Amino acid sequence: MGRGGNFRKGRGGGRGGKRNRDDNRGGHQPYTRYPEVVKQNERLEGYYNDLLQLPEEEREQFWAALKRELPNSFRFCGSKGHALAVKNLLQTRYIPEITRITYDGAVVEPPQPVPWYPDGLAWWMTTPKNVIRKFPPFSAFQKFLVSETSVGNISRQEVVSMIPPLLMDLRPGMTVLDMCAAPGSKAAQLLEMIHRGEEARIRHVIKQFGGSVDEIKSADDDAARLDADPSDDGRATGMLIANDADYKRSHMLIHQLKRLSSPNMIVTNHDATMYPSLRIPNPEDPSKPNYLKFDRILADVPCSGDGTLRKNVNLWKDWAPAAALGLHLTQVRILVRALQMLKPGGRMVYSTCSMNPVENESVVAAAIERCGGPDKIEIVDCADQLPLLQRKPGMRKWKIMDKSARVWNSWQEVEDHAKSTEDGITPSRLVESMFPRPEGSICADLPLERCMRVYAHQQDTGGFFITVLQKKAEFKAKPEEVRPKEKKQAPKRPLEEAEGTEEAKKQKTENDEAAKTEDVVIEEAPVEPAEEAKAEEVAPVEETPATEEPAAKEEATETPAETPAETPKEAPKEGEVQPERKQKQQGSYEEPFKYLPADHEVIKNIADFYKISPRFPADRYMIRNATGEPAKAIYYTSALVRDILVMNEGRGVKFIHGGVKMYVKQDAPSAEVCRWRIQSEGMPILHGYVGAERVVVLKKKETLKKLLIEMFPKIANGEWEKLDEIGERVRDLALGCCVLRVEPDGDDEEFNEHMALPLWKSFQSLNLMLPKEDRSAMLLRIYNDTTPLINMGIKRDAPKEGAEAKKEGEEEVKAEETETPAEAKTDVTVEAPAAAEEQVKDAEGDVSMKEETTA
Ligand SMILES: C[S@@+](CC[C@H](N)C(=O)[O-])C[C@H]1O[C@@H](n2cnc3c(N)ncnc32)[C@H](O)[C@@H]1O
Repeated sequence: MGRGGNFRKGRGGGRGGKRNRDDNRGGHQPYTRYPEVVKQNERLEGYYNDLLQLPEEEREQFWAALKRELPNSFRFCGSKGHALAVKNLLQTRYIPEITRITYDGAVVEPPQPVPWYPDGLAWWMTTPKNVIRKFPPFSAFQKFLVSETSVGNISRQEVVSMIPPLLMDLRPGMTVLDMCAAPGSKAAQLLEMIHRGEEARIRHVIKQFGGSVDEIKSADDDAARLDADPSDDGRATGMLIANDADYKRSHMLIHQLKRLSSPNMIVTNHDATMYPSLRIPNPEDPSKPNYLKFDRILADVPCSGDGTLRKNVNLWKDWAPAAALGLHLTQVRILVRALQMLKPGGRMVYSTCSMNPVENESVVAAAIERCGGPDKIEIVDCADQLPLLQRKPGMRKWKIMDKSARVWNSWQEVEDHAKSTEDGITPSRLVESMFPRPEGSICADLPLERCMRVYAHQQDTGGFFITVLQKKAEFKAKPEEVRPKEKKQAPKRPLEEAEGTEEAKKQKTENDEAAKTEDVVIEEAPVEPAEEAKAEEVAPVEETPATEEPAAKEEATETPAETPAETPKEAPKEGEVQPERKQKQQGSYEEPFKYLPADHEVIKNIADFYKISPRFPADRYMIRNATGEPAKAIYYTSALVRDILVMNEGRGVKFIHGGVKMYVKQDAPSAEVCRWRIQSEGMPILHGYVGAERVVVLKKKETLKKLLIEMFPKIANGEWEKLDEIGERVRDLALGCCVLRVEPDGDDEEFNEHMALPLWKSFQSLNLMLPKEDRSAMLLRIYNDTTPLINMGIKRDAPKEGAEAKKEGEEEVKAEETETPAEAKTDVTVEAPAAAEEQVKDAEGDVSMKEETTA
């Protein structure tokens, strides 16, 4: 079972607890400084003691856990086989090393698998992060963590945050929406699930049609069977739309998700309460679009975040009841909108990192009520899911603490109080939907105990709330209840505001059409919350600076109560998008997504050069510029992503990311050489379809090592012989980009990963077109080697081949920046141009041989 009591007893106090913080730290003091925050808050403690009614001993454990620092946790990600291979390294290489370390007079406890996470792919450890970072004996482990995180094989994610995706029963082929997705740790889990088994399926199909790839045995047997997602030759057909209302945070999301190189993903930037309906093709009548409904939705909503007290220690001083009260209405609106967009039979998860029922059970009950009650929406019983996850049932009765810390038992009590006052006004911020449903209402007997509450003391985690909902049938959502005072302030509906404009007229016609043709019933417009509530919806707790670069090296930060999106106005009707507003944030201009015709000259030229099989779809190539002509990069998307980007163009939908960069333009040494080289992100998708003429197969571990360490190894003047098994093949290969297909010969169990990497052949040398961090991560992972990379192009070329090296340097890869400014910021810089540049400089005599380090 979990790490709760046992290990801590054994260790006499455990990590991060009071003992660790206050005890004499001997020689290691510099590694363990903690901010002095007084971990007390009378109202917080009073409210939860009263609400949870835990037995005394458990109550003490509850508060003690909330006062301790949280364990570090991480998850192995990517395809399951790959994730298991990286996990294996942790177990065989690093854990034995860690168990030899002593710290603070005790043997360090090594990372342990999270007991309830499938396949042992999530881990946690009690050693504080700053000790791992700075205490020298941990350095190899720290390098492993950093390097695998930077290339996307490890995700530093809080343990409780891993729960929601696991309860979604997500299968390949499904369409999924993550409504409040930034910084993206859960979205990454969802995307991995969409791609489960894909690589094995594709290889199987290619093999059937006589392709030259080796089949692989997938760890994911069910998903790897072709019938798991058969309709596109085994390619994943599902889709994730990851959305966040905050523009800057949505770029964190892009950064996080881009590492998964998925053509099946779109990032949008909308207020989830008004998420637009998206058009999709209607095979029966192409002139009338259908509207997308999702198989799965995650609403991991903004919340007051008191479940994160262990991580966000300032909450101890900042906690106030108004934060949760101020978010209730937004949360209900997000959940109602989610349920509207779900397919009948579809499933969704509502989650928060708050323990407050006003953000949890009351939101679930209020949304179900607005959506027609338990006949339409079922709370799914998950008792048999994740059996090793300890949890408490959701509450059926609860009390609400108002802004002034007065606690109310029922709405009736609030109304009675209002009647007894002179002005008859209810205490600010309280609304009926916050309270348990009264006897006789359709939701009075909702099985709210099926909601799941996870408390810090149960398995040494953060606090979390999760509910799984299933939509049983379409419904017409009831309008939000409006108090008379607010009715007067109800804003004009967005379409009225824009009335008279061409766009508004067009949209109105379209909405009317959509309403006629769709059997989906449309929600009435909710109204704005009271002005006062709006003002106070702003988070009372510190927010992570939105400009901060996210999760590549550090755990992605989930901030509680992030800046609420623009105040919700109205959920859109089917077919409706809010009238396009001027983008508020600077730099938020997005380049359009334009698809290239399959018979475009560039696409034909690429297909011809790489001898791409006609089985690979040529009608999903996209570029990001208004001219519609490929200039720098060509992206690839799945068919559904293409349909959505194309059919919703010009409708004001804020798409901000989609597609995997597949080809990048560069200068080429001769007219016969294709100017579009394959980008490493695109390789896993494309390589199986590339003709044997442009493939080099590598089987030996040592040959790959040479290519990883040496940048620009020479091949001219007989030096190709030094490239062992691939020497002759590269000697005979025509110039330009090709696929290096790594198909291990099976002699070495540590070298069994199949890969496809872009390789560039020029007159003089060869080069793997990989970012430096990828090279270094592979060297560490496969060879446990931290040898600095060596640029072979520098020293040896300089004296005798100056002019030629300069030319080659110019011809070598000039990696393009991505086309959108936002992407350019986070994109991995391909290492070759720098090397090429150095070649040039070296040839001119202004730099000497320089070794790159892997630090
Ligand atoms: C709890 S965080 C989500 C964490 C995320 N699911 C993850 O796993 O990394 C809530 C997110 O909701 C976003 N948000 C706040 N109000 C929103 C709204 N009205 N619509 C959509 N997103 C919103 C915030 O910007 C924040 O990124």
